[in-house]
Amino acid sequence: MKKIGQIRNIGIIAHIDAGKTTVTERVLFYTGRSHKIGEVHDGEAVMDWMPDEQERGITITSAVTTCQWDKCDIQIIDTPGHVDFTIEVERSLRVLDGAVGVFCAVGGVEPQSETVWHQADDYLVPKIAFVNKMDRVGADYFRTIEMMKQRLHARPLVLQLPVGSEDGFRGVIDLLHMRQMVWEAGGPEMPFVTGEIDPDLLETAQQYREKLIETVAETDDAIMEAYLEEADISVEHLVAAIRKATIGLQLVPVLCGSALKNKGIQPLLDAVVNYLPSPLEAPPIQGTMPDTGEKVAFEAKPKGPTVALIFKVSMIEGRKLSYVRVYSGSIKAGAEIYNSIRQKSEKISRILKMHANKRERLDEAGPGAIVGVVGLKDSSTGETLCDKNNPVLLEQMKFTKPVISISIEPKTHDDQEKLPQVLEKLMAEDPTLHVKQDEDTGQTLLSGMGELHLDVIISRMRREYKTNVNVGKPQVVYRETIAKQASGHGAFDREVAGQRHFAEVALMARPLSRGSGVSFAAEVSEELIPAQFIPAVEKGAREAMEYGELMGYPVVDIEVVITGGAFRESLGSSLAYSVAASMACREMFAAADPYLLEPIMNVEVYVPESFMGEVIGDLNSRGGKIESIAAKGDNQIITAIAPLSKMFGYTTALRSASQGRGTFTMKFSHFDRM
Ligand SMILES: Nc1nc2c(ncn2[C@@H]2O[C@H](COP(=O)(O)OP(=O)(O)OP(=O)(O)O)[C@@H](O)[C@H]2O)c(=O)[nH]1
Repeated sequence: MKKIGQIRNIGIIAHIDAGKTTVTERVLFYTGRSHKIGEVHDGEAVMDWMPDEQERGITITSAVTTCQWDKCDIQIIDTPGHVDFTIEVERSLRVLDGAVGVFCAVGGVEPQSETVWHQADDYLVPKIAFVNKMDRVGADYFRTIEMMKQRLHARPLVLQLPVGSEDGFRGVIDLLHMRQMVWEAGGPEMPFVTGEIDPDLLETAQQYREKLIETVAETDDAIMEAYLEEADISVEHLVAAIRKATIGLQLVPVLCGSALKNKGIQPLLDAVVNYLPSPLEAPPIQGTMPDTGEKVAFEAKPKGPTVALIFKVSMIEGRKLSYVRVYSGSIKAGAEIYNSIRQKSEKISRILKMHANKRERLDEAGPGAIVGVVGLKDSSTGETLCDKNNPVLLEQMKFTKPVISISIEPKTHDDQEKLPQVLEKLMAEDPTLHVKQDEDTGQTLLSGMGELHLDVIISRMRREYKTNVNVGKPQVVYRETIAKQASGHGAFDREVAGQRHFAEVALMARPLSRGSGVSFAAEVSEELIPAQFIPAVEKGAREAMEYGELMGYPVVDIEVVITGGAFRESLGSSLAYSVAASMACREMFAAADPYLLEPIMNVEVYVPESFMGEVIGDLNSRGGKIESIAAKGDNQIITAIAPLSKMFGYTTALRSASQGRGTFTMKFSHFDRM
């Protein structure tokens, strides 16, 4: 096993098309793992190995890949840039210790990288930035750095200056060592030459080095002292201080290059090793003891108790592969491991170190390792693995509820037979995919995070599972809520399996403000409903709330209070209280003036000035409200909110309204009355 201090678990976060896949490809090349560079536009990149990803040229799943650089194991967790797949981003952020933000030097900080960057901030992930595509017309390094300050509220630390620009971009000035690195034109195997800084760039380089030291000094007393005394500060000392400030979330080191032209990748790898934390420097993982509820923190200790998290499940060739991050202790092939959520032990049959689509078998994996595990039959995403005699629960992952659904119908009898199993497998991999039978039509409804998300699911059914379905139009998943306070009553008195069950429940509902969800309170005496049955009442009511009376959508923004009921000795049961509560819920809901809520989306459109009028007109006709318009380079950014129901097919509409020049992002904002 690698020493823990020599592991770097990183994610690459970027806007679609910023060049994440190309950067990763080059990283794999220079670290010696792949000897042929697959270009994304040829559809053969090593990381994007699902057929769908190759066809669409986007990265969907977060494959983990290990490579070596400067005695370190760098484990790259690939994170997608598209907002429909935020679940993939969230789960990657849970397990990585540091991130590389890749920006396009022309587009700068685009809205999606902003979203993911802020998500990474929430998880306290230290970051470095790589300004890519310096070879493109319109590339502007300093504008991108300015945008990092404004849009990301980051404190960039400029470590490099570009040498040459656009077509003439040749390399970088390394401000720490005050040297110039120039890559020869040609393939990735072409060497780079380190030498003196061009005389005409020297003065600027000196100014930027001064700024660099000033910025680092503000985070480090010893450097500040040396700086004020105008003493020499060694490069090692600076590197150590930058490392500390980066890990402490004070600074974001910035580098630049052109992945496509094979320039700037080696210094980026050095920066990953030098400035991003090892698992030892990452904050200790927090867990809860299931018995006592006591909070505990675990450090990355090989001999400590075993604590690991399953952050992703993939079905590969029909077999279940669980991606696991080990935080403390170790997991061993052939040994049992305890799942503290399911309260059962499972056997690990194999541990695999992953390289995109190749694997290497390991006997054991210790703190900081991110590996594939074969053999866990029942465990799934978000669950904790630990020692049976030392159980612990790590924080559960939060999955967003779906806002869009489609109906599907198997095409042939054969497809019909396969469908339930296929759906089960897809759901095992993807907790944001929901499947439900429409009681009225008998159709199967798939719901998810957006049109693209469901498109990908359908095409995976076809390709990977050879199952074909007819697909209905996308539908909005609404919510239901109530306008006024109301009460309801339910009684259950029946014989079930030779045993009489009795319960009565009275409930009251009050409307809550938007975004509150469902909350519960019990204001009932022990004589009317004994405390032991309160959980059954809550369960029955919560189940009833999943299907509102209006159109069967989940009920939200409501407080349910248990106000009364009845109990008969020896006849009361959880079953009876659940059913009575569900009946009471229906009566109460019908009396409370229910109405529908629809999902409202945040939309950001990037479009050249000349198409603004048309794009705004189109947004208005979709019920969109324009919130702001701002100029960015040659583009305008239009920010709007609009109901999801009117935004279907917007990709095509925007393309025709902007002659293909516009791009947009859309994410869920809130629910509002229809
Ligand atoms: N000119 C230029 N083009 C680049 C550079 N890096 C990447 N590209 C191109 O930009 C496009 C997008 O690159 P990708 O690597 O697929 O971007 P990505 O961020 O992985 O995109 P997703 O997988 O969709 O998230 C491709 O056509 C690349 O060839 C670069 O340094 N310079």
